[in-house]
Amino acid sequence: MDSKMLSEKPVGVVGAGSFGTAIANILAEKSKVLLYARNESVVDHIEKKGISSGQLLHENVSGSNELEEIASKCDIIFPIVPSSNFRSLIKDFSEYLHPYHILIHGTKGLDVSIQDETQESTKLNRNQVRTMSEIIQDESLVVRVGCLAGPNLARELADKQPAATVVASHFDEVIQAGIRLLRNDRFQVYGSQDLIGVELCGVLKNIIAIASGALSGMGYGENARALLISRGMVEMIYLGRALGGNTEAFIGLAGVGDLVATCSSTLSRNFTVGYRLAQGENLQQITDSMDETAEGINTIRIAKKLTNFYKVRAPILEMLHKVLFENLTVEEALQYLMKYPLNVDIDFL
Ligand SMILES: NC(=O)C1=CN([C@@H]2O[C@H](COP(=O)(O)OP(=O)(O)OC[C@H]3O[C@@H](n4cnc5c(N)ncnc54)[C@H](OP(=O)(O)O)[C@@H]3O)[C@@H](O)[C@H]2O)C=CC1
Ligand SMILES: O=C(CO)COP(=O)(O)O
Repeated sequence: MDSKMLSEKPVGVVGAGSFGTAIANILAEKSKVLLYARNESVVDHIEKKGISSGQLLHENVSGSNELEEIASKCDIIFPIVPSSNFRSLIKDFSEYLHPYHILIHGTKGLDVSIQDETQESTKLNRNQVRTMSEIIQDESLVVRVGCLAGPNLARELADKQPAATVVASHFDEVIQAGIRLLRNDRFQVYGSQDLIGVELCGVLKNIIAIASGALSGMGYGENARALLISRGMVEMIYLGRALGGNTEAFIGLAGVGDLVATCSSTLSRNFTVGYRLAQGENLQQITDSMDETAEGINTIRIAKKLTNFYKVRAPILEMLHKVLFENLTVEEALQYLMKYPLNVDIDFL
């Protein structure tokens, strides 16, 4: 099929936040797109004003408030909602989903399947923590799942700046569908078979992005950021491998690529959380005043328990956990990290 031709069936996007909207617009360059929002007034806004999450929509995008409509009209669907709502969304969606559907999610968070997980004493292991592709498989009949991850700050995509992403799946046809639907002259799409590794890259880099924002909030410069990014990547690799990912994913576009983008941009919500913490606000003040999702906060809680369980050394994560949840100051955390006894640079290959 000519890459400029419209696909016959519309493509579904579920979640009309910043990233869901940006992806809907990219998809709309080649296909009709049905963009699902749970709130009728948002769909009304999409239909009447052609705007979603502050982004002007391509003429090929229409709104829908019906999951049944999305499932019946679209074979390929991109669920892009925060991880905190992902399982309940897929549960609601599952009665309409069939094995012929392909789902490629864009969510960068984790789900915990036990009830009292927020308790400090609760232990977590890999079986109790699910990635979004695992949730789709747990809760629906869909087999062909994939994810979309990479340095994809929604605002930059919306501004039509050049970028690239990774579509990961165990199924080659899912990767090929992602490439066919998303790729255009300014958006490159790479494929990977390491679904779990690529999902974990998108999840774990948010931890380091919060730390990077904190360094900037303290007024520190690029030497400090480079130190954080490189040591942060080592922590991501250790934890990522303990959870089932391969090292290669972390040194690719979805790993170091997204890590650099998110750690360097004030457009990142996670970076912004760290910045504001370093400027003296507490976590409650920050989350109360943020409209959008900073997945890294919840990920830090979950990842800390996983590093305890798997005995993974992750000093940056440990210090961030203390800053977010135990009132350690950013300055104190930094002092601790600078005294941390390490002397081997690369010990993960
Ligand atoms: N923004 C970015 O630059 C990027 C974000 N991501 C990831 O994408 C995911 C979504 O983030 P983003 O798009 O920024 O979202 P936002 O933080 O902008 O907003 C969340 C959106 O999800 C919608 N939503 C929540 N629950 C449901 C549900 N059950 N059904 C339908 N819609 C729902 C909300 O709708 P409502 O208005 O009704 O609450 C809202 O539109 C996150 O995991 C994020 O990490 C990935 C790459 C880039
Ligand atoms: O994942 C992102 C860019 O790739 C977006 O990061 P934030 O969620 O921190 O805004």
